[in-house]
Formats: sequence, C-alpha cells, structure tokens
Amino acid sequence: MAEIIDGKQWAQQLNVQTKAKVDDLKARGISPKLVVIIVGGDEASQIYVRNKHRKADKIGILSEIKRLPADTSQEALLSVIDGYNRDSSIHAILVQSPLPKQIDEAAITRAISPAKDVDGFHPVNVGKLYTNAKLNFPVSCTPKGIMTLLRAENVELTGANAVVVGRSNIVGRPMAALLLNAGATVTVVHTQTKGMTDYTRQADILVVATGIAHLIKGSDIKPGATVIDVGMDHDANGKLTGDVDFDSAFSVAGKLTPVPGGVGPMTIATLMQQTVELAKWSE
Ligand SMILES: NC(=O)C1=CN([C@@H]2O[C@H](COP(=O)(O)OP(=O)(O)OC[C@H]3O[C@@H](n4cnc5c(N)ncnc54)[C@H](OP(=O)(O)O)[C@@H]3O)[C@@H](O)[C@H]2O)C=CC1
Ligand SMILES: Nc1nc(=O)c2c([nH]1)NC[C@@H]1CN(c3ccc(C(=O)N[C@@H](CCC(=O)O)C(=O)O)cc3)C=[N+]21
Ligand SMILES: [Mg+2]
Repeated sequence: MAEIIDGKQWAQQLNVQTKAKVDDLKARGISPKLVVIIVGGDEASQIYVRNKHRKADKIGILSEIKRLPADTSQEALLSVIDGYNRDSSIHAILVQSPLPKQIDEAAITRAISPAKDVDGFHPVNVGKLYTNAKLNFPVSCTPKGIMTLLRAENVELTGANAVVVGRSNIVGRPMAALLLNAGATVTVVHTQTKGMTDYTRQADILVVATGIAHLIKGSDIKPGATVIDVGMDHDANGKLTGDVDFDSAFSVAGKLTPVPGGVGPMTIATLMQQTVELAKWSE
C-alpha cells in the first residue's frame, strides 16, 4: 500500500517560509507584487486565478488580477504586458493559459520580461534551466513544486530512473530538465512513444502530466515507485480526478500524490515562493 504524499501540508510549510521572506522584504521597503492576466472567461482558469489571489493575500503578497475580454487582440495584450514590464512596483507577471485562438502564446511568452517571468516560460529562462545554469532564474512552478515535494519526501533523485509522461512546455519538458539536473536518468514519453508502459514500468519516479483521466494504472507502475500525478481531469461524473488511476496505483506504488491535495497546492505555493524570489533578485 502506498504512502500518500500530502501536498497540502508541504504547501502550507512552504507558505510559512514564504511569508517570513515577505515580512523581511517589506521591512526593507519592498512589497512583492504579482499580476495575473486572464484573457476570456474559461471557468477553470477563473478558479485557479481566484485561488492564487486568495493565497497571495494570506501571505502578504500584493496581487492584481487583470481581466481582458475574450476578443482581446494580440497587440492589445502585448501593450498591457509592456506596461507591466515597465512598472517597477510589479515583480511577477503571469499570463494564464489557455489563451484565445487569435493570440500567439509563444509571442506572449517572449514579450514578458525574463526578470518578471514567474512561470519561467521565456526562452532565456528555459535556456538557463536546460543548461543547468548556476544562476538565479525562474522555473515553471508545477515542476519546481514537484522537486520540492520529492526532496521533502526524501526521494532519492541521484541515479533514479525517472519517467515523465507528457512533453508540454509547462510541465513535461521542464520536469525532465529538473530531474536530469538533479542526477536522475530521465525518459520522456508521449503520444508517439511505442510501448509506453514498457518505460513507465521501469520508473523509480513516475511523473504523469497528460490530461487523460486514469491513463496510468497500477499494472503500469513499478512496485514501490514514487508516482506524481499532475493531472487535473474530470471523470464521467464531472468529479476532479488525476491522470493516474488512484485505486489500482495505491496497491503498487511506494508513494503517491492524490488529486486534489497533491501537486495543485504545491504549484500555488511555488508561485508565491517564486514571486518573492523575483522581488528579491530585482533589488
Ligand atoms: N496541478 C497543477 O498544478 C497543474 C496541472 N495541470 C494538468 O496536467 C495535465 C497536463 O497538462 P499540460 O502538460 O498542460 O497538457 P498538454 O495537453 O499541453 O500536454 C499533454 C502531454 O501529454 C501527452 N499525452 C496525451 N495523451 C497521451 C497518451 N495517451 N499517452 C501518452 N502521452 C500522452 C501529450 O503528448 P503529445 O505531445 O504527443 O501530444 C502531451 O505532451 C492536465 O490535466 C492539466 O490540467 C497542468 C498544469 C499545472
Ligand atoms: N500561465 C499559467 N501558469 C500556470 O501555472 C497554469 C496555467 N497557466 N494554466 C492552468 C494551469 C493549471 N494550474 C493549476 C494551479 C493550481 C491548482 C490547484 O490549486 N489545485 C488544487 C485544487 C483544485 C480544486 O479543488 O479545484 C488541488 O489539486 O488540490 C491546479 C492547477 C496552473 N496552471
Ligand atoms: Mg497536446
């Protein structure tokens, strides 16, 4: 039977540390500030944005939500970003994905100042991550939060066989880079992989980020493995669930994150942590 990784509890611990850092910065006259830009009315996005806003408030981070209509042009969004890039009271900018079709996400990613890129999506920051630069720079919050979880849980990273399911810019790719930098042997599998479960069954650490509910079953998992479920999916009844079939995984895995209460809270806590880091690095 797996040990359940309590992401909520580890997130709370991180938030306590972050709050102390906010208090320190404030005593020195710096008030960390995050701006979240949301284009259109995607309901799931609204929930995440509200959660982020509430958490920032509790920790003492200033946060602003900029809501733009769904028909906002790319030019108009670029000009909003430019305003925030120039505003020295703002330390962190997040443009919530997904964006409407008329907007080129990659162009938006490149427009955010790398120094305010709290998602770590800018090619300059991705390059630093991929080259394992010994510098201060932001990293995508979900995989960075997963590394914090793995370390908090004392999961051996050096020489571990790590398999990442999914290759998105937000989760799979930065996750693979972080695990590689930590000394794991990393395999990334995706929709074009032949015999995907031959790989997952070798994984000491299995991170699943596909958006496919219950894609990974207990029989796809190496006994005793640490399984990190990033998925935020909905089952047939519309209930929030993960990419891992929890019930069958539970009897095989060594450690397992639940959905909700696993990776999600760590993502938000890491966003807060990184907002404060950006404020500090900007001094
Ligand atoms: N908890 C959190 O903090 C966060 C949760 N999420 C959740 O994580 C999940 C993934 O998000 P994201 O990475 O943005 O999703 P994307 O849709 O951008 O990427 C999904 C990846 O999974 C791969 N994939 C899809 N189906 C399969 C399959 N059947 N077998 C193997 N690989 C497959 C895709 O492969 P290919 O490239 O070949 O198409 C793709 O690389 C979603 O449920 C999302 O809601 C996302 C961000 C943060
Ligand atoms: N630019 C950008 N950056 C992101 O980081 C980003 C994004 N766009 N688009 C959407 C995804 C998704 N995401 C989540 C954040 C928190 C929870 C979260 O708090 N989940 C809780 C609660 C879920 C609930 O109960 O609704 C949990 O899993 O326990 C989930 C998912 C960030 N994302
Ligand atoms: Mg896809």
